[in-house]
Amino acid sequence: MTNPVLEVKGLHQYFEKGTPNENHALKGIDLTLEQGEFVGIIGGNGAGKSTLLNSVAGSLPVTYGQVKIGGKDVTYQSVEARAKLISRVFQDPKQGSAPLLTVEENLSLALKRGSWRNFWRSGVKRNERKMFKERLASLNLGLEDRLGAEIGLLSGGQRQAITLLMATLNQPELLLLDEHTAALDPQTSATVMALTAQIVAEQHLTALMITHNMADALKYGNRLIMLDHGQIVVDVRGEEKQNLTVPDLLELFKERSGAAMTDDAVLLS
Ligand SMILES: Nc1ncnc2c1ncn2[C@@H]1O[C@H](COP(=O)(O)OP(=O)(O)OP(=O)(O)O)[C@@H](O)[C@H]1O
Repeated sequence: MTNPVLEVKGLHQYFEKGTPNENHALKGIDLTLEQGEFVGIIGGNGAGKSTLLNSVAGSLPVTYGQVKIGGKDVTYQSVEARAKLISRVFQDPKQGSAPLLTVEENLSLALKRGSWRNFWRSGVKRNERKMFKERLASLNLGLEDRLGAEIGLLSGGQRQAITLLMATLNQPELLLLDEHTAALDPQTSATVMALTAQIVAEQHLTALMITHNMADALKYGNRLIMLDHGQIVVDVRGEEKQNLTVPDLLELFKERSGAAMTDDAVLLS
C-alpha cells in the first residue's frame, strides 16, 4: 500500500506560548490526504486555516505534532527543503512570479524549481518553449501568444493562471492553494477556479485549498473540511459532499461547533 500524500498528526500550534497573550491556534489536528484528494478548507476568521497551511508548508514551526509528506517526516524541515514536494499559490497574483521576466522565462524558472543558476546557464530551450505554448493554449486564455510578454504587464487573472501553471509544472506531491482567487473579480475568480479544477484533475494532483467561498468549496474538490477555533468540525467527501447545499453546510457547522458561522466573507460569498 502506498503512503498517504499528507499526514498531519496531533498538530498543536501556540502563538506566544507561556505569555499572557498565549493563543492556542490549532488544537490537535489530525488530517490525512490520499493521492488525488482535492480538499477545500473553510472556516471563520481566526479559525486556523492559514496556520494549518503554514504548518504544512513549513513556514511556521510546529509546537507539537507531526507532519509527513509521502511517508517522510518533514516536521522539522525548512520551507526550502519541503519545496521539492510542495507548491503553493498565494492570494496576491504578484506573489509567485518575477514581474520583469517574460511569461516563458517565469515558466522556465519554475521548471528549474526556482534555480536561477540553472536558469541563467541554459535560458529558455526550444523544446521548453513548445511545451509552454501547449500548456498555455490548454488554459484557453490566449496566453500562448504572450510568451514574450513581461509577466508584470498581464492582468491579475492572467498572472494567477500562469502562477498556477508554474506551481504545477513539476507535478508537486502536494499543492497548497491559499485563497488563490480571493483577490480577483468574481468572473476571473470563476475562470481561475475552473482552471484549477482542470489542472488538478488532469495531473491527478493532491491539493489543499483555503477559500472563504462556500459555494466554491462545495462545487470544487472531492472533500471539504471546516475549521472552528483550531479544530476540524466538519469533514465530508464524495457523494455526501456533492449532495450538500450552502444552507446544509451552515447547519452542519452550527450543529458541530455549537454556534452559527459569523464570518461575513463566508456568508456573503
Ligand atoms: N503570527 C501570529 N502571531 C500571533 N497570533 C497569530 C499569528 N498568526 C495567527 N495568529 C492567531 O492564530 C489564530 C488563527 O489564525 P489564522 O490566520 O490561522 O486563521 P484563519 O482561519 O486563516 O483566519 P482568516 O480567515 O481571518 O485569515 C488567530 O487567533 C490569529 O489571531
